[in-house]
Amino acid sequence: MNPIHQNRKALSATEIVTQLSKLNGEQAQGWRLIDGALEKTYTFKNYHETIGFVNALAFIANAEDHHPDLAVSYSKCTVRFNTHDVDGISVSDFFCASKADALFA
Ligand SMILES: C[C@H](O)[C@H](O)[C@H]1CNC2=NC(N)=NC(=O)C2=N1
Repeated sequence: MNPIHQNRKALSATEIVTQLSKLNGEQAQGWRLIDGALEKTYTFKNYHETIGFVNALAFIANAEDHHPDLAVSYSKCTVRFNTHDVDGISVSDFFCASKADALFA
């Protein structure tokens, strides 16, 4: 197995609730579990800023080999992470979600 994928064990419902409350801490909020994925919508001032975020997140996602589904409009980007390999949520999803928050900060 590629070592980058070793964190991709499915988390239990209890573990997901715990990790979600850590993710939605003092620094950032807005992550929810929707239809089996971690989801958050970011809002920007304009298209230029939205696409800047998308490009930066895509770069990080590719480096982590963990790619979010993205829905992009003029001033919003909805990000969805899940782990295909385990058909669920793993720590890789939480790790990449926190990286997305760091970009937005
Ligand atoms: C073969 C390839 O490395 C895997 O399919 C990777 C690619 N990107 C991925 N992205 C996400 N979000 N979940 C995965 O399980 C995943 N798996």
